[in-house]
Amino acid sequence: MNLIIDIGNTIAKVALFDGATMVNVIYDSNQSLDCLIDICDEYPIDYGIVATVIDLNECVSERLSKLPIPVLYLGKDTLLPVANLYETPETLGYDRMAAVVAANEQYPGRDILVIDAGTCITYEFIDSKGQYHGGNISPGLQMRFKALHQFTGRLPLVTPKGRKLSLGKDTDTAIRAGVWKGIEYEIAGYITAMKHKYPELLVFLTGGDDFSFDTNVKSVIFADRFLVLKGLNRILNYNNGRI
Ligand SMILES: Nc1ncnc2c1ncn2[C@@H]1O[C@H](COP(=O)(O)OP(=O)(O)O)[C@@H](O)[C@H]1O
Ligand SMILES: CC(C)(COP(=O)(O)O)[C@@H](O)C(=O)NCCC(=O)O
Ligand SMILES: [K+]
Repeated sequence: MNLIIDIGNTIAKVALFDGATMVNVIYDSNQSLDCLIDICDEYPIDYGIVATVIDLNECVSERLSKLPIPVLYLGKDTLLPVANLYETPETLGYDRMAAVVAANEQYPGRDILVIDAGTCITYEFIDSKGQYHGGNISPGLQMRFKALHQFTGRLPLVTPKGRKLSLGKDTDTAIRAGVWKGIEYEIAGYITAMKHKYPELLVFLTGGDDFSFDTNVKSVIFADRFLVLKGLNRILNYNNGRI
């Protein structure tokens, strides 16, 4: 079995794969990764892979180093099943690469836009030849609410859940609508612009924040919460024997 560890800015995701099948997923603190303590006693794990977008603290580093299996740390020197055209592979967040690797596995030979809505929202493009071109980084859902509160004198910290209007009628609904509509129009805008250039474009939506919009582009979107974990599993299998 493969142990897959995706350490994000908000939360760590730990998954177990038997071949291509995900048999379990655990959401854990990115500051402690407590679930690693017993995981190798619970599952017959052969190999592991770690992708992180944060610097690991001592506790997490020690837990990872104690794993009794070979562990691949995903980075610029890792062999990938797709071509990486990012100009600074040493600064790339490899959760971004993992997401396109999974989308490309499901639809090889297609042009694909992957939207990953986590701490940040990232927009990634992989073409029909399996070349990752890079993509864009924008603020995530929670970050937008926090920013409006933190960088103003009078705006409260509003939560995503609550009364949703298309035009705000008070401060709370104005902020909530502003954030939700901003993301909705942003996503719709990317899809429209990219479909212009790549008419056969497929769109994947992943990440912790599920968006269910009533947009006319909804029908072309594949929602897959575990795209990054699946991509990491593919990368680990691709590197088997090289760890
Ligand atoms: N169990 C959960 N724990 C934390 N965040 C969650 C959970 N379920 C959904 N979320 C939402 O998912 C977001 C984190 O998404 P994720 O893609 O895991 O982020 P990252 O990879 O940046 O850590 C949070 O901002 C939150 O809104
Ligand atoms: C863009 C990100 C912050 C997204 O992180 P996430 O929202 O998944 O926690 C992360 O992939 C990152 O730190 N990237 C480094 C910069 C780059 O990819 O070029
Ligand atoms: K993200």
